[in-house]
Formats: sequence, C-alpha cells, structure tokens
Amino acid sequence: MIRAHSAATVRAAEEPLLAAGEPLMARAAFALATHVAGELRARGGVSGSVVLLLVGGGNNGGDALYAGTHLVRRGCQVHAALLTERAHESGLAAARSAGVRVHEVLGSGDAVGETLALARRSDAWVDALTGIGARGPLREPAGSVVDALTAERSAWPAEPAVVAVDVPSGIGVDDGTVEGPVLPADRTVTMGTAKPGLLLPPAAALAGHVEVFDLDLALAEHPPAACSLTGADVSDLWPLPGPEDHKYTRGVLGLATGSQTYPGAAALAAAGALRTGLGMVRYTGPEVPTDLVRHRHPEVVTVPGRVQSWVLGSGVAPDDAARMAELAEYLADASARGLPVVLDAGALTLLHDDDNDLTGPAVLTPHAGELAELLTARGEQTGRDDVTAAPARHARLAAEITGGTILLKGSTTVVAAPEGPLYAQHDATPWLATAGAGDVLAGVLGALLAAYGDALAADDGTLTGLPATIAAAAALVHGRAARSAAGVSPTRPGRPDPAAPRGVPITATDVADALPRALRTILR
Ligand SMILES: NC(=O)C1=CN([C@@H]2O[C@H](COP(=O)(O)OP(=O)(O)OC[C@H]3O[C@@H](n4cnc5c(N)ncnc54)[C@H](O)[C@@H]3O)[C@@H](O)[C@H]2O)[C@H](O)CC1
Ligand SMILES: [K+]
Repeated sequence: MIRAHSAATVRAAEEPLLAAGEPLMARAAFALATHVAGELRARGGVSGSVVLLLVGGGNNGGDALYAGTHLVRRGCQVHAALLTERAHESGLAAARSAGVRVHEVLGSGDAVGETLALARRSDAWVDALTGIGARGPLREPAGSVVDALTAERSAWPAEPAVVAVDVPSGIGVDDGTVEGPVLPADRTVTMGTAKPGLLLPPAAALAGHVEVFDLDLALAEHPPAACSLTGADVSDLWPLPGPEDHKYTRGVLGLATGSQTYPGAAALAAAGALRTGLGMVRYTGPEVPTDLVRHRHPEVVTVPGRVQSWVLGSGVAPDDAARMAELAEYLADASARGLPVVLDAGALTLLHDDDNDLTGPAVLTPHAGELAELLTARGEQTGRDDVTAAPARHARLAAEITGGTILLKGSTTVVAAPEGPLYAQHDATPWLATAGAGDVLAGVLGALLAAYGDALAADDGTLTGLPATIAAAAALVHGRAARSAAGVSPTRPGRPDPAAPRGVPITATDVADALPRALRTILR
C-alpha cells in the first residue's frame, strides 16, 4: 500500500527531527541530486550536462540549491534561476561557493524570458518553486514562468528531464487539485512520505514517476490521508475458501440490476460477480433480464432467498417507477439488516433526498456526472466539471452527506468514506471507457462485499473503514482485468510511455472474462 500524508502531518513528523538537529534538508538534497543524475544518465550522461534549478523562496528551493552543489561536483553545469527575493540563505551560499551559477531573474524585469533562455540550454529542469508550503495556485511571476516552460517542454516531449522537488509546484498538495499552472514532471522526488496530491487526480497525472525518499519520519501513529492499494494488499484481503466453506460462508449476493429496457446490465453484473468468486448470486428482476441471466449464467439462482449483500440499480433508469420501487424496498430491507449494498446508476437517485438515508454499509458507484447530480439534489449545486476538477473533495462531501462510501469512477478511481483515508486507484486503461464496464465493476464489488456481509452486518464499528478498502480493491481488480483484456501494461498517471503497447478495444464482457486472469497475477 502506498500511504500519503498531509502537509500538516509531515510538518508535525519533521518537527522533532529538526529540533534534534537532524540534517533533513541535506539528506533530501542528496537524494534529489541522485535522482536528477539518474535522469541525466538515462539521457546520455551526467558530467557535462546542464541543469536548471527553478528556485522558490522556501525550503523546497533550499533542497534544490543544496542538490545543485552535488551536481556541480558530478561535473554538471548548474544554473539557479531565483524566482524569489528571499532564496534559502544557507542553500544559496552553499550553491554559490560550489560554483552554481545564480541568476536573479526577478531583477531583470523579464523573469519569463530570462528563465526560458536558461531552460532552452538545459538538459534537466528541477522544479523547486514550492513544496508543502504552497498556498493556492502559483503566484506571479512563477505562474507565467511555468506556463512558458510547459509550452516549451510540450514542443520537445523527450527533453529535458523535469524533476519535481517534493511535489510539482502549484498542485493542491492535500487534495490533488490543479487550480493554476503546474509543470508536468517526469519524476517527483518526494520527501519522507508520499503526499495526497501525488496519488489523487488530476494532480497525480502531473507527477510522473514518484520516488519516496525516506527521512525516518515517525509516521506510524499518523493515519494516512490518502492510499493506493497494490496487488499484495488485495491479495491479503481476498476471501479465500477453505475446506469448511459453503455458499453462505463464501457469500451470497443479491442482484437487483437490469430492466426490461436495459437487460444487459443484469448479465454483466452477474458475470462480474461470478468471476470474482462467491457462494452464489441470486438475481431478481423482470422477465427479459431474468431470461438473459438464466441463459448466460445458469449458476445464478432466480428465486428469492437469503443474501449477504446487494447490488442495486445497474441498468435501471430513474424513471422506471416500478423497478425503482423494488430497489427502494431492497435498500430498506438491507439497511434494516445492516447488509452491505452497492448503489449504482438508477439506484443513486434513491439518495437524491434524505428519505432513504443509509443505516447499513453502502458503497455508491457514481461517475462524475451522477455525483454532480447527487450533490445538487442534496443542496450542493455542483457541475460535472466541478467534480472532475476536485474529485476527492466532492467524493468526500457526498460521503459526508449520504453516510455512504463513494467510489467515484474515472481514469483514476477515487474512494471516499465519511471519514478515514481516501483511496486513489490508477489501475485501469482508457479502453475501459466502454458500455457495461460499470455493471461489471458493480458485480465485482458486490461479490467482495458479500464475502464480508455477515461480518459487516454484525460490525460494532471496528470495520467502519472496510467498505472503502473493499471498494478500492474492486477498482484495482477491475482495472487490472481491463488492462489484461486490452493487452496494455501498467502505467503511471501522466505522460504516456511511447514504447508501451497501445492495447486493443475491449468490451465489458471481455473485462469480466479477464477477471480470473487478473486474479491469477494478484492472488499469489
Ligand atoms: N523543514 C525541512 O528542513 C525540510 C523541508 N523540506 C522541503 O521543504 C519544503 C517545505 O518548505 P517550506 O519552506 O515550508 O515551504 P515551500 O518551500 O514549500 O514554499 C514556501 C515558499 O513558496 C512561496 N509560496 C507559497 N505559496 C506560493 C504560491 N501560491 N505561489 C508562489 N509562491 C508561493 C512562499 O512565499 C515561500 O517562499 C518541502 O516541500 C520540502 O521540499 C525537505 O525536503 C525536508 C526537510
Ligand atoms: K516543487
């Protein structure tokens, strides 16, 4: 699991070490210089390369100035463009005495032109304008300089190497927003621990490859603000059957999905659930989807009976009054029993007013538009673009309003419960943006929740965070299955790797069919 901690937590953890005189900045600077040298080596060599440090007025800039002294000693020609009146004093003194060429570009009256001229002669740019001390989007002239460098860099995608210090300057460090200019990085060298903005969209896409440099910060007692699950985490929580298991100990999932108009969602959700593995799927719905499910998945039982979790709503239109009334009944029953439910598609509108408030564990699976509609219906006027600009913030808000866990679908899936860490899962592929993919995900999620259904129903509060972890796990598995089906390899958010296979078109059925293949690589 990748754990990211808030700026405030990092400062609290740094405090005692700084008070004890630990040379944190010196360590950070050495690590930064090592990674910059690594980028230069990958592009042909270190000695003789030209490095440009973009220096702000705080310790973030200090890291880069000290790193510059190491790079000079490794034979680089290092320039420092000071985009501040007050550069880190000792760092600047060390840089000057080591032979870093310092340019006080503010004084020239043309900070953009001066910096751009230096940048065009450089093989690597080190973004040290702001770190965890940033307040809001980049102020001038840093903003205009970054805009100009971003335009310059997009003209030469392969060059130069851009290395961000701690975070790409100007991102929302704690929430992943991008409210102004940010220079996309090839690599971010982050100090002590990952920061939420390096995992959360849209900022995560600008960080490139993230290297966490350990500063021995005492973070164990500080809960992370954001996490990303890895395959190993999913393997640890996966419900593996034992010799004593039977269908009810493995979990029975109730599917109230699909409708006369959209029968396919019933079969796709069933496929996702069955290939995730569980005791049994019970399907309930009108004749057309029922016949389809029976035909496609003879394993599915279509008579009512005991279930341990529900998936409601995939393939149900909010104006399908009869079907919506059924969903409301299932939701009320599940809530009364404390059974976990997945609310997808049409079922999300059940929470557009507080008549159906959630009393049991629930995971809502909206895309950005559905989340905007839900928030607006609950009095928070929100547009789709607002959600995509700040997904973590809006997912958390919806979780607080509804009491449910929000799995917000997107190129990076964000999961937010009313409290506890956010999850960011960047495991999918753009090929997954295809009809029915969400139905399969709902089935995967429902099956996993069914395995934990009895425990969640009997929970005394110790499992509060479990639905969010399970939702993140479902997103990881679903994304890995899509990559496997499309034939693409894992990617970091951000610049696509030109050498990576591009993949092929896939259907939602392909994703469901690829689940066992994906699980074979996860459940080792
Ligand atoms: N504390 C340590 O010894 C270590 C710190 N690390 C690095 O330090 C930064 C945090 O440094 P801090 O001085 O607190 O703040 P920043 O340098 O991130 O930024 C403050 C700097 O930026 C200016 N500023 C603030 N907001 C904006 C804005 N919107 N636009 C433009 N400029 C802005 C502000 O005026 C100050 O001049 C941390 O990220 C690490 O990189 C070490 O790594 C570990 C030891
Ligand atoms: K930075």
